[in-house]
Amino acid sequence: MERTPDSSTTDSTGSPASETAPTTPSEGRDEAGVDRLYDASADTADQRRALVGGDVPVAVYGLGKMGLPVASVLASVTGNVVGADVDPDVVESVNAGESHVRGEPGLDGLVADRVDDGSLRAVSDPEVAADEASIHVVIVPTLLTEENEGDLSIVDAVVDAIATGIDPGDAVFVESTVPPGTCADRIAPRLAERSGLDRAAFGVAFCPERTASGRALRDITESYPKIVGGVDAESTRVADLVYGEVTDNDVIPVRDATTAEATKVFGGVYRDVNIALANEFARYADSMGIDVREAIAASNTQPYSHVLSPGPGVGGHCIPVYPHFLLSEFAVESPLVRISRLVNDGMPTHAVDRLRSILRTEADVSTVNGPAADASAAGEGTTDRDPAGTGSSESSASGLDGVRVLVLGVTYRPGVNELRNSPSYELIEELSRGGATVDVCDPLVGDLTGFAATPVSMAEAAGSAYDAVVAVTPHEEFSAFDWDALEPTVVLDCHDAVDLDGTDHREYTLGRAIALDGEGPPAGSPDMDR
Ligand SMILES: NC(=O)C1=CN([C@@H]2O[C@H](COP(=O)(O)OP(=O)(O)OC[C@H]3O[C@@H](n4cnc5c(N)ncnc54)[C@H](O)[C@@H]3O)[C@@H](O)[C@H]2O)C=CC1
Ligand SMILES: CC(=O)N[C@@H]1[C@@H](OP(=O)(O)OP(=O)(O)OC[C@H]2O[C@@H](n3ccc(=O)[nH]c3=O)[C@H](O)[C@@H]2O)O[C@H](C(=O)O)[C@@H](O)[C@@H]1O
Repeated sequence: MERTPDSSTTDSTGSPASETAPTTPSEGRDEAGVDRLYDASADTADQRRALVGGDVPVAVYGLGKMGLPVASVLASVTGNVVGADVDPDVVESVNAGESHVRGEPGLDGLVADRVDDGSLRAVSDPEVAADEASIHVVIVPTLLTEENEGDLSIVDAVVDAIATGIDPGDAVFVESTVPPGTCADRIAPRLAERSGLDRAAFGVAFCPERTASGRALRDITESYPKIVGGVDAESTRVADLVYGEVTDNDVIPVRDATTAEATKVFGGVYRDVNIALANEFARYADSMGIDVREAIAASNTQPYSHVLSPGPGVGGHCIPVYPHFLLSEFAVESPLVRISRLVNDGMPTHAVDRLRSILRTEADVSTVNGPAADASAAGEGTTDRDPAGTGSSESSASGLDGVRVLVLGVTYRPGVNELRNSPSYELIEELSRGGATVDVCDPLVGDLTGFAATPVSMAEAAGSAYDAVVAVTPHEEFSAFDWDALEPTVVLDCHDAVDLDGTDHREYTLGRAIALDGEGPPAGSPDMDR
């Protein structure tokens, strides 16, 4: 299906990209003439030679935090990748040899090198990429609707674009996390129906991206075995062949695409449930007067204990999303998965309730000098406002009137500039609902106006005075925060990650009822599991 070059194939100066950006498929096709891989009769060695020889054009749809690293690695392997992204700024930056993704070791150089040597280029029209490629890698966002059902509209749009250019012998590898059954029951039929091709003419496989931001290149090329599962055996074989060239680790073909999809979703749901358990242990620890992280670290010294770390909630577009790919898609009673979501979603409110208790304790200690009020006074049991019994039985209309609070860090986890589903939104809203005046500081985020708080820089914050500081996301950058300049205050360090040794601040965390007067967390507290 030929297409005339469109405006999307122009570079940032507007001249046709072909004049400035790298050209498309390399010259001198392999003598076997292989340029597509979904063909059970082909010689695998010929196919491998064609793949690494640049004769099998690859398209990657989505050049975001994960897509750009994936496209760059595939460009190193195949020498022939066109990335498609609907964000023109992304396309422009990639074609300029720049990575718009921050905090990924090695990615800046890899993008520059691959664009420079012509093995990677970007276009803004996915149909242009679909027309050129015979391997199609889909790694665009999969989201949730307001009703917490899977929103695959972006994947559908990419699939429809691929359908305009797919040819017999092509293969589609889905890396976006999707509800189990999506490749077999939604994507493959949709491709056949919209392209007019026979279902058996092309391959579809689910090849989950089990990669974390901040270590993407390492995870893609070596950290873990690559799972692949096709809608048929030939799709699995082709995925095995391609990813066998991408990773130095093993490739594990599983029975089918649905198994591969379930593998990914189960891994994420396991993590959400495990974090919910850690969050509940934190509540027990507050009541027991122990440090939960010390107990968890000690428990995890046995090989079958892998308790994760408590925190102020679970954010990002992965872990809080994947459980709903089970809950909303399958008529299966699953109370553990459901209640774990409620527990984790209740943590921002629980953190604010803990702050109320701490401030009460501090007031009692500082005024009557009597026994500190029970710092674990956060309510117990379930109430209509607190269906999961997350201990947030306090009214949200009280307890913080006139209290000045600084929130440090709002992204969903340290080092990643991603706000989707971040617990800081609910936590800041709960503080404001309680009557607090909130300042917010996050050096990774350029625009903090989406929060019910006043944005401040680290320097402005350190020069102010607060009744409390809530450390939500412990970015590396906060090691430069001038705690000595800040008036001594109460610090609720939600991940127990802030080092206040030698300061006069009174540090608390979730899961440790006692204040540390600058003593820092007890020895042996684990780093948050990564
Ligand atoms: N972020 C992570 O840690 C991981 C994410 N994943 C999966 O990968 C998916 C993508 O994740 P990220 O790269 O972090 O998302 P992202 O939000 O950083 O990037 C998504 C990119 O897709 C582009 N896009 C949106 N609609 C498009 C379309 N119709 N055609 C082409 N491009 C389009 C956007 O402009 C953006 O550049 C996630 O939804 C998840 O399922 C898997 C493993 C790790
Ligand atoms: C099973 C698994 O470990 N999945 C990883 C996860 O990475 P992600 O970037 O979402 O970060 P994460 O470390 O899971 O954190 C998610 C959220 O959970 C919180 N969190 C995490 C670990 C913990 O012990 N306690 C805790 O409260 C974090 O603060 C964050 O708000 O999801 C990624 C994904 O699937 O997108 C996946 O590739 C990563 O390997």
